[in-house]
Amino acid sequence: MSSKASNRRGLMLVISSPSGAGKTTLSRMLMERYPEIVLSVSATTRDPRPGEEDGVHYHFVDHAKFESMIGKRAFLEWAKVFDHFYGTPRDQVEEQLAAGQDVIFDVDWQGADAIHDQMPNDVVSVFVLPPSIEALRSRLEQRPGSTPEKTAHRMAGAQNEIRHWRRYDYVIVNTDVEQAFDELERILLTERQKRLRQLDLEPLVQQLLDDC
Ligand SMILES: Nc1ncnc2c1ncn2[C@@H]1O[C@H](COP(=O)(O)OP(=O)(O)OP(=O)(O)O)[C@@H](O)[C@H]1O
Ligand SMILES: Nc1nc2c(ncn2[C@@H]2O[C@H](COP(=O)(O)O)[C@@H](O)[C@H]2O)c(=O)[nH]1
Repeated sequence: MSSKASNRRGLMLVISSPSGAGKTTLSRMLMERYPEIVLSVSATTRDPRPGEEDGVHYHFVDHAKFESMIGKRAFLEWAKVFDHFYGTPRDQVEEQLAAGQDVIFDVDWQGADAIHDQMPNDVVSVFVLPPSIEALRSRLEQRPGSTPEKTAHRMAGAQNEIRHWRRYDYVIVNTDVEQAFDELERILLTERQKRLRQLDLEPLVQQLLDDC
């Protein structure tokens, strides 16, 4: 399948959901199928979960470092989510897009809004819904490192996140993960074909017109 292409501008695939609905799982499945896609690795002040690696899942930093990054304008956006700070690094994004690289952003609705405001033509936004609140709770309970308190805290924020679903270009209901992945893959492939992203169409069309 067509991948990183110098003749195509990359897209910013911004994925949000209530915590535990499965956006990280779906993002990772997409990157396994399309290894050329890169994940924007956020900085966060929260502690790593079991199995999470610094620099891979997040850049785990303390408050002082996070504040100094804000001061240096290192973030495209940052927000407080569930009592912790999260920020999307600004560096490299423009170069990646110009080089035809698609970038995934796993951010909450505040991050999605802020990224869209700054780069509206590059953003493709996807909201992932759970099939039910029971399913959401059960997914949070089963996640490594979960505690009843953490699950309750995340569940308390679900309503506020779900309320923003209408701001997104696409919505996926993640009932069966394979089916949800198929839907996400179709969105990616369709969006890659958008006229504005195909940078070599103008010369091709001009050539076709000249040769008519
Ligand atoms: N369709 C599904 N059916 C059952 N379990 C699922 C499904 N999709 C994801 N999960 C599981 O649900 C848990 C939460 O998924 P994940 O971490 O991807 O959620 P998230 O939306 O990224 O959460 P957060 O916002 O907190 O990062 C994981 O253990 C994952 O394996
Ligand atoms: N606005 C931003 N939100 C972010 C960023 N990185 C992650 N997130 C969101 O935070 C919550 C919680 O994530 P978790 O890994 O602690 O479960 C989730 O909604 C993420 O999408 C970011 O850089 N900016």
